[in-house]
Amino acid sequence: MMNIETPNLPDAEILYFPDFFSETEADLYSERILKDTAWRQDKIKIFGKEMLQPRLTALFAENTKSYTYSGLTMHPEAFPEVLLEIKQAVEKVSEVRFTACLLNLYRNGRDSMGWHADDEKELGRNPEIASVSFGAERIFHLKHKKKNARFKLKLENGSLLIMKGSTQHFWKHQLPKTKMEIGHRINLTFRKID
Ligand SMILES: O=C(O)CCC(=O)C(=O)O
Ligand SMILES: [Fe+2]
Repeated sequence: MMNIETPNLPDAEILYFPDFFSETEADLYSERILKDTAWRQDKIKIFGKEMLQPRLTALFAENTKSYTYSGLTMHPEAFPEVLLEIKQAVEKVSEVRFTACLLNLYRNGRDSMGWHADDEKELGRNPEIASVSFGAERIFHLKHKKKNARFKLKLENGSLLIMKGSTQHFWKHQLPKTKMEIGHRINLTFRKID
């Protein structure tokens, strides 16, 4: 039986599968994705100042529709075999079929992602987002937009985190920097983009 944790948070629906993939599977996937992906580092504007994103990314999708987030428009490439394999495994526990996957590569503890909600209108109302983690463990933070509620979750190698229901409407999340000397982490977020 697969382990599953369901943190009981107000206005959120979150499922966490700590060992969705075995360590062996996770290490193999991680290596393949790391070397076969054309990673890019885009510029973003923060308070009018141009900066490089503090991580590398890549976007894959079933169609060629562009995807805009944080003022950055990305044009997807076709899904490679390895991502289709992972997508299929994830869709056995998700309620939706995903059309796109955003990859994030956090090279070390200095790479990060700031507070945001995945609430772009292309994702529709109450989007389901499935997030797979490979490599170094990082702490994922959630905070309620209106209530005084916060939650932290360690995202382990081979784990799957599903956020659905009203989660994006009521909560923000981030992946903060850490001072720990750690290696890279690859994150895959599967989305349904209309
Ligand atoms: O790296 C993570 O776990 C978070 C990624 C994320 O929030 C996103 O891609 O929208
Ligand atoms: Fe996100």
